[in-house]
Amino acid sequence: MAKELRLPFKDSDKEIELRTGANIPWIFDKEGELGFRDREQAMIAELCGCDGVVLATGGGAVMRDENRRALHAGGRVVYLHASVEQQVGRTARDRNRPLLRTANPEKTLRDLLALRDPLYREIADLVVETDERPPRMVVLDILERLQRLPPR
Ligand SMILES: Nc1ncnc2c1ncn2[C@@H]1O[C@H](COP(=O)(O)OP(=O)(O)OP(=O)(O)O)[C@@H](O)[C@H]1O
Ligand SMILES: O=C(O)C1=C[C@@H](O)[C@@H](O)[C@H](O)C1
Repeated sequence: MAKELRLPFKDSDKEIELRTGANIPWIFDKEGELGFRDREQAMIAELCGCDGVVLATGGGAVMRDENRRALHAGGRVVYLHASVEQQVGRTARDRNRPLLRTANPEKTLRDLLALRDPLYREIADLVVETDERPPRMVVLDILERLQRLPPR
């Protein structure tokens, strides 16, 4: 998306890691999820204040009202939907997701999606299906649909 739009790309997880000099599992270990969420909220507030960037947030950012408000006010919001089945496949070999270190990651993903899906939809200007669609196709779909959105 960012390449197509010739805009800088920021990922809030990566920015938190750069700023703290620690990776996300380490932050969860030392400060707990609450510590990570506070860092995430501060980073999202900062990044939402930037003009002309494509921002990817961590999947849990939407749980805080302050983040939802900052994202909605900061620009267009695109919800990249993926089914639980796809999420299981995409995260299976990812060791960097502390919330998925559970006995049943599929159930965890299902429970998280049930909580989060309505919140993603609450702030999304666009909901885009990503199951069985390569990133390139998802990007073209988003670009086309962004152009057709009425001004806010
Ligand atoms: N449309 C897609 N089709 C197939 N695989 C995909 C697609 N989009 C992303 N993936 C893969 O899914 C995995 C997770 O994607 P990514 O790291 O971008 O997640 P994320 O959106 O940053 O997650 P989070 O929001 O929780 O940080 C990666 O291996 C990525 O290549
Ligand atoms: O879904 C989540 O809650 C998370 C997703 C990742 O992007 C990281 O922000 C962190 O692992 C938490």
